[in-house]
Amino acid sequence: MSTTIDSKYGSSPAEVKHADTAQHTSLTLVSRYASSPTEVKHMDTAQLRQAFLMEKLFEADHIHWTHTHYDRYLFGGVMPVKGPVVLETIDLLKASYFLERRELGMINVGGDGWVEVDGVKYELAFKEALYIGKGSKDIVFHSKHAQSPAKFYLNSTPAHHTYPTRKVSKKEGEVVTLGALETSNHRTINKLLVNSVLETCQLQMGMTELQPGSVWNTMPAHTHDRRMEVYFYFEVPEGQSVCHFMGQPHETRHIWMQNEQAVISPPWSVHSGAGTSNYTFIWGMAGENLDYGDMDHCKITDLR
Ligand SMILES: O=C(O)C(=O)C[C@H](O)C(=O)CO
Ligand SMILES: [Zn+2]
Repeated sequence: MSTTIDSKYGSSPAEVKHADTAQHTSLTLVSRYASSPTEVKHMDTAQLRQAFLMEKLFEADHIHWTHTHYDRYLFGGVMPVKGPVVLETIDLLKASYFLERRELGMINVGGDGWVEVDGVKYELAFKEALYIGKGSKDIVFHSKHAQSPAKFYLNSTPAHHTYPTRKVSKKEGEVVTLGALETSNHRTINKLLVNSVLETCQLQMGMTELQPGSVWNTMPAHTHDRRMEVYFYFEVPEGQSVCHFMGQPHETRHIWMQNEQAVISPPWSVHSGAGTSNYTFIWGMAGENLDYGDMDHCKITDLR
């Protein structure tokens, strides 16, 4: 076993103590406390990045997890290279197996791979999603080719009920096209693991693809006090970046993000970005309801 605990800003070493000798999977677990708008107002760039940004999600044969204190959302990444990687429980959960009281969603952002769920094989190609219901015990991640490994971006939330495990490809999702090239926000929203497609307890995940020439996501911006959200940016071309906006609509901050990085959005915060090129991102949410459209929109000219 190799477990690394990051106890930087937002965590206390005692809280993340993790000494489960039964584990075999190499993993990193970081905790991020919930921050209030008042606290965030006083953060400098480094503090803001430390509290909300996750810079590294993929490392060969290793699982990177972040546990946020917003709705106990867990997000991370796994990239099997030398061999399969087993999803083992983490001490933090106080559960005998990972999905004892949780559900799990994932989208593959790498090469072809598959996930074994209690002996059943689910093949996942690039941009395909898988939902795994509460109670599944043995979960193993595989890549088809070590030279182009699968990269499973993972999101997990507490769950009270078991809903069926199901793979969802882009064509099985609900597709919505929004924005226009004239306003630099022409994009395709692929709702994959959402309640119009399948049943979940509280997890919702999907993927938004910006059209060439468009750079703005989620503009007009919104908040949803009933749900938190995590954005994971990918397909950001070499040498390009995405500037992610967060904060209350009248008190915004920005975080510069690189390819394959994730950012936490508190329920009280806008979450929107502008890239120096087009790009794709995965959104994942949890909280009070499963209504994707339950958003409080902000007037563009009211943003500060
Ligand atoms: O580009 C967008 O607009 C989005 O993708 C919005 C996200 O899906 C979202 O924030 C859902 O609450
Ligand atoms: Zn949102």
